[in-house]
Amino acid sequence: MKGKVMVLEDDTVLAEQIALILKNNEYEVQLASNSDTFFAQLRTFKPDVILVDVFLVGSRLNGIQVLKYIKENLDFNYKVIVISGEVTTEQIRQIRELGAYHFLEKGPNFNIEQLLFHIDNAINLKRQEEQNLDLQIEYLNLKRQFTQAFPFIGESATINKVRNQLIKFAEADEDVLILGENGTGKEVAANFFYINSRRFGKPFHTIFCSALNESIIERELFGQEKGINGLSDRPYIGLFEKCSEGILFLDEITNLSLNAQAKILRAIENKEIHVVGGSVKKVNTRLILTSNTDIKTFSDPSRFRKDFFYRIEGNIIQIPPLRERGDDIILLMNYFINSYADYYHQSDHLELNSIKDELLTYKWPGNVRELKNFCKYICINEREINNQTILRHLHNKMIQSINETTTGMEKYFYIHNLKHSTAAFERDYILHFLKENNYSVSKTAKVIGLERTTLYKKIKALGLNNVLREN
Ligand SMILES: Nc1ncnc2c1ncn2[C@@H]1O[C@H](COP(=O)(O)OP(=O)(O)OP(=O)(O)O)[C@@H](O)[C@H]1O
Repeated sequence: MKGKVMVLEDDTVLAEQIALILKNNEYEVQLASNSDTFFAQLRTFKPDVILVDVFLVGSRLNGIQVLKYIKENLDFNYKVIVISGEVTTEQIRQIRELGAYHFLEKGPNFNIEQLLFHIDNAINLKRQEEQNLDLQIEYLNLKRQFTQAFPFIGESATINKVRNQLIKFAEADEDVLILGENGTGKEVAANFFYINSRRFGKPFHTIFCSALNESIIERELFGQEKGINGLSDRPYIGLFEKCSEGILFLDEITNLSLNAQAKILRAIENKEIHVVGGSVKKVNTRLILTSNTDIKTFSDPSRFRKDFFYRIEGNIIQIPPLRERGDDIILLMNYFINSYADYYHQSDHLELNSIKDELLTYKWPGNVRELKNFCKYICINEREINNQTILRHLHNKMIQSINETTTGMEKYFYIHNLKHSTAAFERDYILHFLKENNYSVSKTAKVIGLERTTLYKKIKALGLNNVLREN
């Protein structure tokens, strides 16, 4: 069956003739002689094409009114072909404006071949439109899934600027270099670039440059013909070819040797690769490069090729560290805690704004990754999450980090909060005497003049239970 055709025609003899020819040409046909029976059958029959006469004797609506109703009220993709003998120029204009697929005159020039030709084309067009719509829906679903899997949280001015730059370069189909400290979200940014590029849906591969040593680099990037170096009876497809039309993400580009950088530069400049042991192939591969080093590294010719840098220097995106993103810390924390809390247990509604200053006192050297792991740790270790529990863990984190870098009284001055600073001192003090007394709570309590239960409560509040458990 080629498709379904519904015929609205008051001349029943003509209608039967058309139906016979259509059936002989493998169409399924439904006839109606007036608008009421037509609409009564339309929804169940679901035609691909509707043939409609303009003048319909004994019908409530004429053909043009039927066409108007279909276009204005029904969202199904019907293709309407209007056939009529006596129409005015004004009616033809109306038929066109109402979006009929075609108008055919019944006059002496009317022939059935012509009708079949237009029905065939209308059905092909409809199928194509449906296919395109399916592809569009599939594409949008993929985009939604990808965006959910790699959320890019943040509304601060600096992050919005990064987002705009990424969109601009992605839309312009440019190679980019993304710089930022560890854990700032360079991979998140790379995924955002991909989602917003016209290459979305095409291959996207990530390679950690430190994993590419000199002996395998050419094969991995550019591929190898079969039988070369006594290897394999099949050609090896390199990443540049795999990602042709798509994106190759080279993570930590400065870990590549200058020699390897030269080969990559050649590949993007000439848009071709030299497969090991053989042919030259054309490729159209977009590159996202990242590095956690300072921009200065790129002007050091012993780390990065100058010619490569000149090629990319206009397309550098700097991801700011978390400590420079202001309120984003609240958005990120809410997001992480909610997603982990969903996973482990229910949490109360968090009002993180009231502890924002304290959250920002800590510098988060590990950036978003550190914040994410911090949230996960709290969600795993706390039954109930509220600002107090968060502050307690933050506080321990601050003390730990200060202990790692500072000695003497000075370290307490880093905490600009008397309560926290006192707690830091208490923690060090209790730890010192616990150690001296072999981690016995009773002995330590005696030595420092506290009730055993009071000391126990303090140990818990200061998050020192782990120390007891481990010793
Ligand atoms: N803006 C953000 N929104 C949501 N999650 C983020 C964001 N930025 C980073 N993350 C999360 O933080 C973690 C670290 O991010 P990512 O791996 O992108 O950082 P990176 O800069 O590439 O790190 P590295 O330098 O170590 O390679 C990931 O789990 C990521 O999902």
